Amino acid sequence: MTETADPDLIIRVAAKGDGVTADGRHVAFSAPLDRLNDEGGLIKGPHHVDPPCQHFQSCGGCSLQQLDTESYTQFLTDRVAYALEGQGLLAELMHPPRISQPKTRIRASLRAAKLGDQFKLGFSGAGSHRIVDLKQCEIMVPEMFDLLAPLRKFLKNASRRKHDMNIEMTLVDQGIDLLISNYEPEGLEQREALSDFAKANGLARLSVDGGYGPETQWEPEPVTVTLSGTAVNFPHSGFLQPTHDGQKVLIAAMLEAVGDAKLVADLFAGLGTFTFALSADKKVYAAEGARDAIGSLKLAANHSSRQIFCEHRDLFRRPLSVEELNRFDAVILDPPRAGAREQILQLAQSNVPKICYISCNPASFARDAKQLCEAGYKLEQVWPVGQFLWSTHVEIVSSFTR
Ligand SMILES: C[S@@+](CC[C@H](N)C(=O)[O-])C[C@H]1O[C@@H](n2cnc3c(N)ncnc32)[C@H](O)[C@@H]1O
Repeated sequence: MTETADPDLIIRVAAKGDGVTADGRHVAFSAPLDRLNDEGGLIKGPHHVDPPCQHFQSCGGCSLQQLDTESYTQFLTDRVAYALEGQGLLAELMHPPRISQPKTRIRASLRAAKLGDQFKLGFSGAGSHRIVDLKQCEIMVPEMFDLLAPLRKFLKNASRRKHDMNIEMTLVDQGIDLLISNYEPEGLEQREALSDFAKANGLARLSVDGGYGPETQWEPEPVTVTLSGTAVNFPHSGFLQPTHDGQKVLIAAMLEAVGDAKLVADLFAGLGTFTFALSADKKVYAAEGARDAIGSLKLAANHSSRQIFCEHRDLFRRPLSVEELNRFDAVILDPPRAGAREQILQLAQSNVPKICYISCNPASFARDAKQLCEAGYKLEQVWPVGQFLWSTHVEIVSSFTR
């Protein structure tokens, strides 16, 4: 984007998604090279496109649909580069971001509630607790969106509750896995109605959680997700990468970072997205803090002929020690948003030759990367990945060597 002295010109998009004028004013829903007129109105520039969704600006699901591909790509690059710069770091090679296509998101968390005569089902509103009753969605896979109309009708009749229900939808091997929380069917009739709804809509599984944990109401065959050819049992609320195309990009970058390492640790392994993507000639140690996830990974590993050793381990409280780490040729870690401060302190003192750090938070990633670089690791490559299209979120795959 061209720098200019014009104070009213939007010159960049800040981390939280607002456009910023040359003189530092923040303008929501603007694009680079838009301009403010004398009344403070927005004159659209060449990077401002018509948002494809009717709920744009009211729905909290996407906030950057006004950006064209060039400026959204630049925004994701800047998110990662500025976070690294803030810690005094520069990657040897920063790849251009790979961005998921519309209508490819395979998991979504929605809310539903009865408000007077109305029943609403959708995402939370932008910056509010309001529910946006979704009539259109440009990010979910069509199978998931198509379920919203029958689900709305069903819940409207089934629920007498005033407060919100939370709906988790995930596309698994058998179809859609649906979990309705804050909802408890009353009596046999309502339970039968749930099963009838699940059957009529071809659901893979339907579960409810009235406050005591998920209770499966319908699951004609065990629900699985296939990760690099291995079917893994999918626990309620299990973690999955949000798009198949994004997952492929993350895996390709991870494989490049790990290279020919023979003994590999996969930390924060979840259900094994990266474990099962590693070639069968490698020995893999997978550690994960969620008991049901590591249980599924272990079962699937046992059924395969792979050399995979699994451990249920809290890596914040009990990170792998330097001695444990030094056995590995490469370490993959993919922690939650908070990052992996405790594990990084141990890695920084280790002599593991290759580290592949996958992150969903540029700030905690840059903080942890600084620790590694100060201890002598070199930040070789960074691959930004935009799996949450039109949002401010960006994922990062990175490779460090020593
Ligand atoms: C971003 S997910 C990555 C999962 C997996 N690598 C994947 O791509 O599907 C982060 C994982 O860290 C796990 N986790 C969170 N806190 C943890 C902790 N203290 N110790 C170990 N694992 C933890 C979560 O359960 C989750 O599976």
